[in-house]
This record gives sequence, structure tokens and C-alpha cells, in this order.
Amino acid sequence: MAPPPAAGLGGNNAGLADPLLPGDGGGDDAGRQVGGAAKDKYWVPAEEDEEICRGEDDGRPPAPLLYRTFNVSGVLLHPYRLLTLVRLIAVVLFLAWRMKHRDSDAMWLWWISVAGDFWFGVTWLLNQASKLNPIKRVPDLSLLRQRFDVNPVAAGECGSSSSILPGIDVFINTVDPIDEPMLYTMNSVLSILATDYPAERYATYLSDDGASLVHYEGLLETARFAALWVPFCRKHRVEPRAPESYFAAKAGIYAGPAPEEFVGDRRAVRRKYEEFKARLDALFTIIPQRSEASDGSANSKGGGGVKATLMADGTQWPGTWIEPAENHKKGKHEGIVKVMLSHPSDRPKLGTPASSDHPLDFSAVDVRLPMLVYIAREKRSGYDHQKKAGAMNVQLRVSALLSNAPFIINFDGDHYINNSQAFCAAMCFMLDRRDGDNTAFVQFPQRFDDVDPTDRYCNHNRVFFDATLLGLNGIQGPSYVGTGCMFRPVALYGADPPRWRPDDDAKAVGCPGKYGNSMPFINSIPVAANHERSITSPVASLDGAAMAELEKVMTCAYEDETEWGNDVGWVYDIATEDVVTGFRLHRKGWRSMYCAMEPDAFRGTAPINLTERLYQILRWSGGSLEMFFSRNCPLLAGRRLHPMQRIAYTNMTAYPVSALFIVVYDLLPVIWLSHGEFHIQKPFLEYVAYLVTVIAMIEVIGLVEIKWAGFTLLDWWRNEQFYMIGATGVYPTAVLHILLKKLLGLKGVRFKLTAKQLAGSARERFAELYDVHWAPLLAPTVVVMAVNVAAIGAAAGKAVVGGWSPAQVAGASAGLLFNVWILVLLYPFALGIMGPWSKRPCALFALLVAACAVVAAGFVAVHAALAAGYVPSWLGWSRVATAVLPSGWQL
Ligand SMILES: O=c1ccn([C@@H]2O[C@H](COP(=O)(O)OP(=O)(O)O[C@H]3O[C@H](CO)[C@@H](O)[C@H](O)[C@H]3O)[C@@H](O)[C@H]2O)c(=O)[nH]1
Ligand SMILES: [Mn+2]
Repeated sequence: MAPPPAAGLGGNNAGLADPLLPGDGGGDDAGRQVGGAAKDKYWVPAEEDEEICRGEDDGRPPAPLLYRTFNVSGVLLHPYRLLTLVRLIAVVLFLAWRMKHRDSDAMWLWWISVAGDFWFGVTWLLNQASKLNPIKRVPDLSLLRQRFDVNPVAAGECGSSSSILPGIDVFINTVDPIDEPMLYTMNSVLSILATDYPAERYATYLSDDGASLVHYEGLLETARFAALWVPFCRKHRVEPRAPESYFAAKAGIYAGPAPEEFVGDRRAVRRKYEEFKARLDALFTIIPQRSEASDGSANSKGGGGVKATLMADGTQWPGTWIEPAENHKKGKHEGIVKVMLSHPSDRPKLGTPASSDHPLDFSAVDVRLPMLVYIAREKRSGYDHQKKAGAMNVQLRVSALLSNAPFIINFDGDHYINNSQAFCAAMCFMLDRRDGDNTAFVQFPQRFDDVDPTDRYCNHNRVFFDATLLGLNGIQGPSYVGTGCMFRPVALYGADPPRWRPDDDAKAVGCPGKYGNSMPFINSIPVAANHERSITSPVASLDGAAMAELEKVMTCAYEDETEWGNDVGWVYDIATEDVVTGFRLHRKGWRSMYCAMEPDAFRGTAPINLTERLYQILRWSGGSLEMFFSRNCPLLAGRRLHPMQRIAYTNMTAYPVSALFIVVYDLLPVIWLSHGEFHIQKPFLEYVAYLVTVIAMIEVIGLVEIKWAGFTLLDWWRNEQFYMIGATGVYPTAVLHILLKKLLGLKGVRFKLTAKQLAGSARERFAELYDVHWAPLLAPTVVVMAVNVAAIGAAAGKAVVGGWSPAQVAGASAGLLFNVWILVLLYPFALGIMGPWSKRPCALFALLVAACAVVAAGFVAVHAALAAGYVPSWLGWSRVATAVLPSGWQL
């Protein structure tokens, strides 16, 4: 990001060069951390930084600041706050006006709608309040280098033996090599192995919840290919370091030291990459063939005479088998841990010069690879495996025994590192002298590759990632929202942040019993707290005892009678482990930091099929409600939770409740069909005027927000639309789930794995967008659409039948405005259920007009029939003596 040069900063302060100006970074990162963008012109450096830089009075130069703080400039911030205040007043006036005019055609509905308006006002306020002081923090990567990575060798990379950067354990999760295409997972692994962080200071743990041999052998292939890919990335400083994305993009400006070798090297690596992909693909056939072809020797027979799945050396795979057998099937198998790449030496190791069988010259490149470990935790029937949270808690324990880094970072299997400075960026926050020690986690935004250009289903979630989280950043910190988040494990273990520790007995984290009965694990906890410990210290050799310990902490039974999933590690029994786990840390008084960088730190895939997307939102909204009605309810937290943060969490967990009112509003137009005139609030026109004002003001505030947050009008609009789509079908379902759970003790919303499409496959791009998967979850929204279309049709019919006074016309138009508004909001949904037809949105308009016309015609026909004295009966229409128009219809 590149705001204008900071006046008054970067003066005489040692080391405080402006990190935001291009070319200032000195190293290879200069261009990368800045990525100039006009959208940042609304951000100004915070004065607080300037004061801190001037230093304390003790005469010593203060430690430099590893990140810089920016506020929204007054030109936008003041109007933004003012508009919020004005709307608040408007809402209060509106509610007061309503209370004074208790006049409606149905008082019970009037009360519901007053309650609804009140609730909308409150949730809007909760939501808006947390956005009034947005803060951006920009890491200073070059300073981090100067201080912690003193003598970079290996072509200026972080990789150096004189580095004192803290260790990191990297977690990555996957479940199924098909639902979550293995190519993505292995690309993520490659991007991690090649990232710009000293190889001896981090270790990667892949958790495979499917325990499949395909993943295991795929990872072996990946480790082999990494020996070429990683040095290639370092030599030419390529970005991004996930090969699939790298080769898909046009080559950018060359940043490395060997331009003359680049083209040849790139071509060679590309060829090897294609071969690597082919080998990954082949695993899906080789492994079954291998197991099929075995001669029936003792090795190949599992229990019950099924064919065992065999590893390359002919021995039985301990995980799940292709032909499921006892102890070798989904949900029932032993734990597996394999070190694929062992921890490298501390000193850089240069590669070999080019030769006939190795065409790339790596003689000036550090060719070490970081440690890589495969984990499949034990699964037993009778245990709830707690999905992703369970998998990560096992990763936490296994990594603690093996490398025990003071920091960890977690990735979903489909998210890769897009900017290899990301680890260093997170470190800037963790190591900064201001709040670093009190920072439990650094959350990065989630960005996606495969989303269609207009982002029909609001997958990018820009309003959340570019506005809401920056707002929280100005309070106690962003919530934890899953992939791309760096943690301080001691915080996960339940330690208090230094700021709230009663004495300096820093490492005490409570009674050992709550962590289970592995002494080596318990002993690792205080060690992990110390990030000055210069390197990760992996166990020297995996002897029998060490292996036994690893296996022990991977078992299901290990967590019995412990605090895992409760006060320790990732939280259990909830569809969304993320927000609640972050909340637990905030409640303890920890803070968090938000780190958005350019180019994006990480990127991944998103569900672009409507049904998948709705299930994802169902999981999130269901999880939120579960949290609200659990012991982790924000209202129950103690005083360490910042008051504003409490408000934000309340909003974040209670929001689906709004849907109950929205559904009532959305279905109200049904009244058009039965009555001539019905007004929920009289005088109706004034009511509509108020409504239009308060709704329009939300949009006006949104216009200011898009300026400072730097997204587009379309992003904002999609967010509005998707809120309505969620509110018509998904949120009510979530509310229903939680009611059933609380009242009848049924299970809550399940964690349904989001299926990922394979980009660049034979199918057309964004093909998923046009697949319609009908599910009950779609039904309510279809009903709402139908009701509103019918209402418009009925109104048109009434207009045709005629006889309206001007006042009635005005009233009807105001009501219709509302119907149209709902339809416009539900537009992406309508496209979604049209499948391939949605490629021509005019077809949708034609359909809508036709539907309205049919209803209108029907209305006119019925009216005519009734006027002529016909009444409907079981046998069809029968003639009665006089016209039978209901009184309300006599218009
Ligand atoms: O039994 C399981 C189920 C899932 N996962 C992993 O969990 C991750 C997330 O699953 P996915 O289906 O991709 O969910 P998303 O909705 O895409 O995930 C978002 O929402 C989740 C919370 O609901 C967060 O945990 C994620 O980080 C966030 O990206 C994936 O890596 C899975 O492999 C497991 O390891 N074990
Ligand atoms: Mn995902």
C-alpha cells in the first residue's frame, strides 16, 4: 500500500525510513510490500507512532517500530461518523414516530414490525459502532530484516545462519484428495516450503484427516519436486511460489540476480512440474493397481479377506484402504506420523552447478528444505473427531514434540502463500515492542482465485475483510476467521497475556492435568513461550520412545478428561471453530492484529456454486448462534474483553436472528393478493418515507465506507444482496437448528466440507456457477421471490381493474417499491437457480415480466368472474345470483 509520504515521519529517527514508499525497502522486498494503490490516499499516519518513535526519556534510542499505524483521513472519517450519528437520530425519530402512530390494519403485525424495526436499528448500530475507528497497520519488512536477519546470504533471502527470526510451525489441513483436489494441497505445501523464511526456522505439518495413501505418496512426490522448485524460487525470486498459480500467470518483472538463466531455468522447471503433476495424477491408478496386483501374500491380506492397500515397498498402509477393512476405514484407523523431510542444518548449503543431468545452476543458491511432516491422527468409532478443530489440536501436540516453535500458522488445504514475505510480515506484529507480546494472533484476509468476475455470490466478502476487520483492528483486534492466521501457541494453551499476568511468573499456564498425560508435551509448553530461543529445536532422532510419545498424543483417547477443545487449543462442539477460538483469546485479554498486504499474502478457492455457498453460510451463521447460546457468549465475558469488542462479538454471533423479522417483511406482500388495501402502518406514505430514508442512509454510509476501505460499489452491493439472500433462507434455518438443538437436544449445524472445483480443468471456467443443486435450503428464498413477483402482478391486475384514487395509487407504488427492492436484492439468487440460462440475464427479466403478467391476468380474470357472480367451488366455478367481490376488492 502506498499512501502519500508521511509528513513529520521518517525524519531523524534511526531506522524509521518510510516503509511505504517504493524503493525504500532496500532489499528485494521493496516493490512487494508497497504495491502502490490510489485507494490508500485516504489513510494517514497515526500520530501515536510519531510520539513513540521520539522515544522515552531514558536517552537510549528506542527500538524501531516494526509496523506503522494509519488512520482514515479526516476528510472521510468525520463525514462517516457524522452520517452514522445522523442515521442513529433518524432511526430513533422513526421509532418514536411509530410509537406515536399506533395505527394499522392488523395490530399484531404492527407490533411485530415495530419489534423488527427496533431490532434492525440495534443490530445496525452494533455493526456500525465497531467500524468507527478503522486502523491499518503496515509491517516494515526491511526493518525486520535489519534486526533479526542480520547477514542474509543466499541471494538476499531471509535464509541465513545469522538469522534470529523465531521459529514457526506451519499447519495445513486436508481431508479428501478428490473433494479437495490434491493438486491444490500440494501446491500449498510447495508454496510453504519455498516461502521466504529461513529454512531451519520453520517446519510444515500436513494433517490428512482421510489417512489416505494417495496423500502420503503425493506428499513424498512433493518433497522430491520441492528439491527443484524451492531453489528455483530462491534463485530467481519468483512470486507466487505455488507453481500452479505461478505458471498460470504471465511472468512479471524479473527480480532475481540471474536474468540470463531465467528463461531456460523456467522452461526446465515447468517441464518437471508437468511431470510432477502427471505423477500425482497417476497415484490414483497406481495405488489401486499395486494393491490389486499383489500376490495374496500375508502382507496384502487385511482382516476379512479384503485386499490391503499397499505402500510402494509392499507393506500394508496403516491408514484407510481402498477396500475398507476393519481398522482401515474412514473414521477407524490408527494414527500415522512420518517425517518426510528432516530438519535441515543451521548453515546454508549451496547447491551444485549445472550439469548434464541437472540443467539448473544452483551453485549460489541455498538448497536446504524445511522440515516436512505427514500426520493422520487416530480415528476410532465412538469418538467425535471434531473435524478441523480436532485435527489442528493433534497438529499442535505433534508439532510441540517435534519442533515446538513459538509461533504457528494455519492453512486450509486449498490456500497457498501468494506473497512469500507473509511470514515476515506477521512477525513484524508479533515482535513489535508495543503490543507484540500481547498479541495472540495475526489474521490475514482471505482472498480467492476462482471467483467469477462479478462475484455473484459475494465470495470475496470485501465488506467484511476490508472494512469490518479494519474496524476491529482499531479495538482489540480482528476476530479469527480461519485459514491464514498466525498464533502464539502459549495463548492457545490458555496462558494469560503479559499485560494481565499478576506477576512475572510468565510461563505458568495452569494445572498440567488439563493437557493430558504426556510429560514431554507438558514440558514443551513453557519452552514454546520463549521466542528469543533462537531456533526451533527438533528432536535429534526419532527413537522408539519419541515415536511412542508421538503416537500417544495422536490417539483419540488422549483428550479424554482434559481441557482440549475447551480451555486448551481450538474449541470443540461448534460448526465454526474459528470465531469462538479467537473470542476465547480476546476474552483472556489478548489482542490480535490484522495484516492485509499487497500482493495478497495468501489465496485460496471459494465455493462458487450457489448451494455450496449457502451451506457455507449456514455453517457460519449456525456456528455463530451456537456460540451466542454457549458458555462462550460474548455477554458473559469478563472485563478483559474491550467493551467495543464485546459489542462486535455480540453482533457477530447474534446477527442471524434478524432473519426472523426479515422473513415476515418479505412475506408481507402476500397481502396484496387478498385485500384491496392493507397498511401495516398508517399514515402509510409517511411510514414509507421514513423507511426509504433510513434504508437510503445505509447506502450513503456505504458509499463513504467503500472509499476508505478501498473496494468497489459492486462489492458493497453484493454484500447487501447476499445479506438478504442469507436472511431469507439460510439464517432462519440456522435459527431453527439452534432452537431444535436447545429445545430438543438435537445436534447443531454440522461441519459440511466445502467441495472445491478444480480450476483449469476440462470444464469451462466458472462452470460451477451454472450448476444448480436443488436443496431444501433454497426453498424459502424461492417462496419469497414468488410472493413478491405475485404481489407485483396482483397490483398490476388491480390497476387494470381500475378505480384507484390518486392516494391509493401513491400508496400502492410505495408498497411496490418495497417488492421491487426485495427482488433486486435477491437477483443473484434468481440467477443462481436458473443454471446455464443465467448467462443471459435478459431471459430472467423476460421470465419475471411474464410471471407478473400471468398473475395480473389471473387477477383480472378472477375479478371478472367474481364480478359476474361466479364463485369457486369444488366442482369449478359456479354461478350465484349476485356479484361476490370481497369488500376489500371493491376498488
Ligand atoms: O474433518 C475435517 C473437516 C475439514 N478439515 C479442513 O478444514 C478446512 C476448511 O474446510 P472447508 O470445507 O474448506 O471450509 P471453508 O468454509 O472453506 O472454510 C472457512 O470456514 C472455516 C470455519 O467454518 C474455517 O475453519 C476455514 O479456515 C475457512 O476458510 C479444510 O482445509 C479441510 O481440509 C479437516 O481438516 N478435517
Ligand atoms: Mn475453504
